Amino acid sequence: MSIPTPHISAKSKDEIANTVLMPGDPLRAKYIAENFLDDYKQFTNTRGMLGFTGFYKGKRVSVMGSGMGIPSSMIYFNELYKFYDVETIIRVGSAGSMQENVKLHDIVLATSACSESSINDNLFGNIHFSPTPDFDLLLTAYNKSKELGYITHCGQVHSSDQFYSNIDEKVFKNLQQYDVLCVEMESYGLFTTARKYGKKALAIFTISDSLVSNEADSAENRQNSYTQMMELALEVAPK
Ligand SMILES: O=P(O)(O)O[C@H]1O[C@H](CO)[C@@H](O)[C@H]1O
Ligand SMILES: O=c1cc[nH]c(=O)[nH]1
Repeated sequence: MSIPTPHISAKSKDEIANTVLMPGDPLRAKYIAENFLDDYKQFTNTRGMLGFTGFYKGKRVSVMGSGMGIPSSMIYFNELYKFYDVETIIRVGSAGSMQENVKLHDIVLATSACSESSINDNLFGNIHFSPTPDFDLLLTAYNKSKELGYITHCGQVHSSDQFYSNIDEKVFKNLQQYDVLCVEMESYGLFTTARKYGKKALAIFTISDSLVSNEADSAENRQNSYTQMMELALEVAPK
């Protein structure tokens, strides 16, 4: 395969920075470019999955949507790492809290992801691989988030295959008891893909829903308001 790839229209590797921030929502990517980056240029809009490269405090960084769910997002993770030589992907996502103490708009840093996804079944036989982010990047993000004064939780996240999940009540209670912090839909695929290519990944979340209190943020807020998470990702993005 050569570039441009089937799903990213950048004609040269140079159009994309070494680190790419990736929300599921391409319009959140556009919001980040418009509000945080200087001199940004759009490098792709294939299938409406917008991607931009610009400068944050002089540091070159890209931001691009990943779409929702492991199958969609893994197309972009694979193409960015493998064909565009991207070194680091930082997911900047929304997530649904599964714990009483993880409140709306809190920051969560994933230390690992569990999933019902079968993407790794043929890779590891009967061993249940636990995909994890880059530890140095995680530690840097944790320290930075604390320094910025953000309410920050670190722990395992559930990368669900379904937003409208029919999860069994007992399974949900077990996940809660074993301290899974929140549910989202892509990190299991991101961490796995990063390890495949020997690259770096991190996932930062803003809590947009609570499965405990049944709160849910508006679509407008999910697209345009999770600025603590955006700033944190940009601050720790490697050059
Ligand atoms: O806000 P984003 O990054 O899209 O993340 C979460 O939101 C989407 C569902 O609404 C899924 O992609 C889930 O992982
Ligand atoms: O996957 C997700 C994302 C946000 N909120 C949820 O409840 N689930």
